[in-house]
Amino acid sequence: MTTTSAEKTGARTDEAAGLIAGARERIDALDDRIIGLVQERMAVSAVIQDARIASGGRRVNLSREMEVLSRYRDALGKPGTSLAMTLLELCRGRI
Ligand SMILES: O=C(O)C(=O)C[C@]1(C(=O)O)C=C[C@@H](O)C=C1
Repeated sequence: MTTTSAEKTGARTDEAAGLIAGARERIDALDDRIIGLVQERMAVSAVIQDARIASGGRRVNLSREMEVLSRYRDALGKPGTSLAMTLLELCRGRI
């Protein structure tokens, strides 16, 4: 097995190194899609916030944020809540 494969993947066999390299390509592709979806979410969220502010309302709507947090917690457990909080911060800034 080449030193480079071992260093890059942490694997101890060529078979494992090949599997890891392939799976990492899939993860990179998934991460690209996730980042794209987050950016799309930010744009849609901005449309909502701008409309609410233009109508005289506030940027933040806490009852809706509770629904978003619950959805992520129900699907992903406690770390889902943290993920949703990070998404909300990306979408409406810090409060
Ligand atoms: O759904 C809304 O009313 C939004 O403004 C979108 C959004 C979100 O990104 O999910 C952003 C800010 C609000 O505090 C609540 C939710």
